Amino acid sequence: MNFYSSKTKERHHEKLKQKVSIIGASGYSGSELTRLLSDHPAVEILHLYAHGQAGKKAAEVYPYLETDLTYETYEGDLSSNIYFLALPHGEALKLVPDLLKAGKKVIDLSGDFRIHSVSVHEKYYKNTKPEGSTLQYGQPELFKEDIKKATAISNPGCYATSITLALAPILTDAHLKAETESVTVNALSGMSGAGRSSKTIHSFSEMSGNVWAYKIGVHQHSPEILQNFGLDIACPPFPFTFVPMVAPLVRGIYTTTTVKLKQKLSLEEAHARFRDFYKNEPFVRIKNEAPEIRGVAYTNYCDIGIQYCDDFGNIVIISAIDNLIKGAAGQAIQNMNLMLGLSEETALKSGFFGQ
Ligand SMILES: NC(=O)C1=CN([C@@H]2O[C@H](COP(=O)(O)OP(=O)(O)OC[C@H]3O[C@@H](n4cnc5c(N)ncnc54)[C@H](OP(=O)(O)O)[C@@H]3O)[C@@H](O)[C@H]2O)C=CC1
Ligand SMILES: CC(=O)N[C@@H](CCC(=O)OP(=O)(O)O)C(=O)O
Repeated sequence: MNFYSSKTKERHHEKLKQKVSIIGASGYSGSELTRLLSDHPAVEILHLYAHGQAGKKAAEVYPYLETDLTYETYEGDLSSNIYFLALPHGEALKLVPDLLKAGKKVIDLSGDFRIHSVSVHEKYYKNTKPEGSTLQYGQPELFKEDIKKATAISNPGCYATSITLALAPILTDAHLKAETESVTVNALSGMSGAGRSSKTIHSFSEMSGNVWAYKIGVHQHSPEILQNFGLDIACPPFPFTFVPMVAPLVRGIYTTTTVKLKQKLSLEEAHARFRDFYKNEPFVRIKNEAPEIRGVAYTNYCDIGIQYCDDFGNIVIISAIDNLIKGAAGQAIQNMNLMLGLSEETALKSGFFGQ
């Protein structure tokens, strides 16, 4: 027998929902968090915080958002259970300690809490931070059990996600890691990777028909990627060369990772290894063909294709993600789902644009 009217049930469910706020909600990652969390069955968004755009309605800035909320200035409110931070580097460091002291769950999308070594962080991010300021790193495919137990997460960088997932089936294997002679990565990023406030990168005349490489050898995701495999950028056991490039796409990261091993691995062996490694991962798809940006845009998937193995021990792995979803907001929600004991797929497998 049904003891509850559907209205009472609805109110009961509303009460059980996690109260969530987004700080930095008016940026590209923040707007994707808003869009995806608006459809999340276990979440109610209480506040959207912005900086320059405070005072505007979210749906005026991003007309596709289905929310009546107005962007506010964050002044220390603690009424939510969960805080997502999608702020420029350095800003989360100022807010996270107080949120944690108040017992809040935190998911930070910036680089502030990713790197364990303070000196490495300061070298690559060009800002200072106190010793010990790292949070559980939120790459679900590598650290799922730790994420489930965590109260605060440092969400991975976008390139770092794509490259870490391309390398994991090789570098988490002690034997293959010891056999690795070099890793060389070329990666194209869509322009939204630079954030909404970037001026040059969003100028049509600068970007149209153009591609450029930048931060070669000094990109902040290099130490993050090596750290994911227990390697220190100050003394890597093999050369790691990373060439990021920006391309005239709005969204997407497209990465080719070449691993040179001392031994030869056949294409069949490589495919079997990758398929086995990711067999229980809902958001990594191993493809027979080279992946494409349009296959992952607006989704939380990382598509991976192992395209070439030669007699010299080279393996070419191609991976593609949407930088704003698997590279930012989607992965952050995947982490929240794990922290809350929900299915990690909740709100991430439907409702996407263009699908
Ligand atoms: N874009 C991407 O693909 C990815 C980004 N990230 C990281 O996520 C974070 C957010 O990036 P993204 O969304 O691209 O950035 P955006 O530049 O698009 O947005 C930045 C947000 O922070 C707010 N903001 C800007 N300056 C300040 C300030 N001084 N104090 C408080 N709030 C401020 C902005 O508010 P307003 O607009 O109202 O001024 C906006 O809401 C960054 O740390 C980035 O590195 C991580 C992975 C991928
Ligand atoms: C195109 C572009 O400029 N991309 C940004 C990556 C942004 C990101 O995801 O990484 P962080 O969170 O570490 O900033 C860059 O290369 O710095």
